[in-house]
Amino acid sequence: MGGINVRGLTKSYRRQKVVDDLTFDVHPGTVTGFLGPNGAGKTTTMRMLVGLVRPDAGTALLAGRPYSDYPSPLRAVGALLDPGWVHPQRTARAHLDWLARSNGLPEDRVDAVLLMVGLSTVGDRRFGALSLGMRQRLGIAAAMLGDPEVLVLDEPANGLDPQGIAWLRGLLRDLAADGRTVLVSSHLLAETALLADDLVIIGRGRLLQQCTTAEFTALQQTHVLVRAKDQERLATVVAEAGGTIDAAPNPRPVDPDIRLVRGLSAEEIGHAALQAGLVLHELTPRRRTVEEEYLRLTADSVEYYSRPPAVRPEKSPEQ
Ligand SMILES: Nc1ncnc2c1ncn2[C@@H]1O[C@H](COP(=O)(O)OP(=O)(O)OP(=O)(O)O)[C@@H](O)[C@H]1O
Repeated sequence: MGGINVRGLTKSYRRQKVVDDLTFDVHPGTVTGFLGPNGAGKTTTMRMLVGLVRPDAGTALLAGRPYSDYPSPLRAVGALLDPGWVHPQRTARAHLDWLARSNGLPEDRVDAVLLMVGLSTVGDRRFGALSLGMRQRLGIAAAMLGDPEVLVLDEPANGLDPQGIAWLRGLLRDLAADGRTVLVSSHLLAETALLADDLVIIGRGRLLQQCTTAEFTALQQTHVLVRAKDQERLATVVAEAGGTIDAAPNPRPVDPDIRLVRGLSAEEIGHAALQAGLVLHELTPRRRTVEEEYLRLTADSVEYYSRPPAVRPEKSPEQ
């Protein structure tokens, strides 16, 4: 069995579960985005995948075996976890040479991976003189050194400029097109939705959702913003027509007459209101954006925020 198969992975620190009975699959030939707010447990999970953290319970198979079963793991699994400490005086090339030698990998891989990540011309620059984006590329080069079938990359887009992110997207797509398994963590949905085929979304160490990016995008819910002075009548009209009024806080707190209605189209609400003689002052269909859907999904998992996530201003007409 290829890919990554995670079953019941669990880890506690100081009796607090930071990864809690996590089960998911990452398929070969796809890029899978591993999403969750800060502190959700993404890094801890990835560290367990590659044997840097010992799970309290559960298993993780990479291309059919636990990481520890590989005699030469870099040939099977490439990982980018924290930027990795490199001596600041050591050049990018010397760092990769050392990694190749100490892991019994052919030294011609060094030039190949430097070329792959666009660092050929700065291979002789000292690590201390590399920009954050270049260090990130060097980390990806190191992950690719053993030409692995499985890639586990923790926040690889960190520190990359927009061109760098576009490059990363192309690289990951190419690696997946070769049939490799690519797991990429991020806390940014928009960035991940652009490069991932599948999504695994976690919060407080638990699986919130596993689906394709296309399925997640299709989850956008339609609702209708309705403004009416007579809120009681509005509630009756909506209920009788088979809709519901969203219990969520008023999307425009300054306007007490606004409600979000689900389950009915703007036309149906307008028609029902006319029949009941109810005057409406506004009727605006709107979609929850994918970003809003992600914020809603992860809202209970956010560790720290000083106030509830802001509801974006309404856009009219429909976005
Ligand atoms: N070695 C450790 N000792 C104690 N607590 C830890 C340790 N490593 C992680 N944690 C805690 O586990 C939780 C999950 O951390 P983790 O770094 O896995 O989350 P994350 O999803 O990668 O977050 P971020 O997006 O901020 O990097 C956090 O509350 C963190 O403080």
